[in-house]
Order: sequence, then C-alpha cells, then structure tokens
Amino acid sequence: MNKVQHKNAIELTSVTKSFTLASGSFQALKNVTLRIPAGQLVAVTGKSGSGKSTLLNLITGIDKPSEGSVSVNGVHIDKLSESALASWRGRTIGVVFQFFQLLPTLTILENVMLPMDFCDSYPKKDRKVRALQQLDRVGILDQADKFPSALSGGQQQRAAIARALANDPPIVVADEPTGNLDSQTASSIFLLFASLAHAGKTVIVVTHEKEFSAFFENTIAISDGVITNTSTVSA
Ligand SMILES: Nc1ncnc2c1ncn2[C@@H]1O[C@H](COP(=O)(O)OP(=O)(O)OP(=O)(O)O)[C@@H](O)[C@H]1O
Repeated sequence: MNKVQHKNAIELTSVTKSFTLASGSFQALKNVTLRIPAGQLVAVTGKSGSGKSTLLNLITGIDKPSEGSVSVNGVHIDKLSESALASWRGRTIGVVFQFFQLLPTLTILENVMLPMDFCDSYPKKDRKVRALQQLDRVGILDQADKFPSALSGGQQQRAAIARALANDPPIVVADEPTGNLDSQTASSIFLLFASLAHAGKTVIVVTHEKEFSAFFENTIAISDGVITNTSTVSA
C-alpha cells in the first residue's frame, strides 16, 4: 500500500463544478484553487447551499469537476476510472457522517472490520485485532461486542471514526460529524480529530459550529461557491 504523504494532501486547481438544472447551468463551485497541507485539521464552513458538500464530494472523488483538476495525496483523481477510484477511495479516505451510518445488524467490531473486508487491505487473520486497536484508539474498546443501538450518540460517532480509520487512510473527511451531538460530546469528538491530525492524518471537517473554531489549524470559508477566507489557499 502506498503510504507516502505528500506535502499538500489536497490540491484543487481552477476547479468549477456545474450542475445542469431545468433553468440552465448552475455553478456550485466557481474557479476554486486550494491547497491543504498534509497533517492539518481543517474546517470547511459556510451557509447552507454555499458548496461545502460539493467540495467534499470532489475531494473524495464522489463527483468530478466540470473544469480544473483535483489531486489528493499526489493522485489526480479526476483522471481515474470508476473502479480505480473506488479502490483508491477505500484506502485513502476515511469518511465520517453526521448520522454515523453504522450498520444496525452488525456489532461495533464487525462495523469497524467492514472497510478491511471491502478493500482486502489487511490479511483476514489480522482484521479483528486491527479493528480492536481502532476502537481502543477512539476510547470505546469496551463497546466492541454491542450493537450500534446500545451506544450513545457520541459512542456511535467514535465507532464511525474507528471504522473510517480501519484502512489507515492518510485523509479523513467528516460532514457535520457533531451536528447530532451535544456540545460537550462534540468537543470530545473534535479533540479526537485533533489527535488524528497530530498523528499525521489530514482531517477535513464541514461544520456549522463556530464555537469550535479553536480546534482547527485552518478554516476554509465558502460563500456562493467561492472561497472567501483561508490561509491554506495559494494560487
Ligand atoms: N446534484 C445536484 N444538482 C443540482 N444542484 C446541486 C446538486 N448538488 C448540489 N447542488 C446545488 O449546489 C449548491 C451547493 O450545494 P452543497 O450541497 O454543496 O451545499 P452545502 O454548503 O453543503 O449545504 P448544506 O450546509 O445545506 O449541506 C446548492 O445550491 C445546491 O442546491
């Protein structure tokens, strides 16, 4: 597995993302150029509809840019085929969602083992130990054999973060990961993200919650598809 960390984990160059609507073409992102250095904890902020999820979808390769290029950890992902992209994504990017999206019929341990099963990233005999290590890392090793419904919201999000870490991706993206959690639990989740960045992962978090800005080394503010404020931008 290629574990080389590039200086810039994310590079968007002159990226425009257009959607075709009945009323014509709509630009959700407009000529965005952006560099995110490896190992940073970065917030993406902006009003509803400003383009935050569109940006994440381009970084994870779920969407392709209409114009411009997207390079993630040194790979020009807009040039990958769909099958190469799926395999690349599973190994390179861990994704965390607002509503956790754990599979309810699997235990927490089984949920965390899933990405390794999907990507065949580690030998079968090693997957359980590796999943337990991730649960330990996020502080819920004692919840391994429970089903998601038996866990608190904060514990479920920790489990989802453990699952995102299963394949040891260099990049973690999270779309409003604390939107469904109380403020104290949210703080503990942001601390966990900070520890991941400290350990060298690039962590990109979409959040509406301004009170947590101190956790982030950089903030990318988006307004109407344009980046209005960030110290990570360079032309
Ligand atoms: N598949 C699509 N087809 C058409 N328009 C889209 C599509 N996806 C997003 N858009 C539009 O692009 C703009 C940006 O959407 P996006 O989901 O990126 O915003 P957001 O900042 O993530 O919003 P929210 O905080 O509400 O999730 C919006 O006007 C949205 O309606």
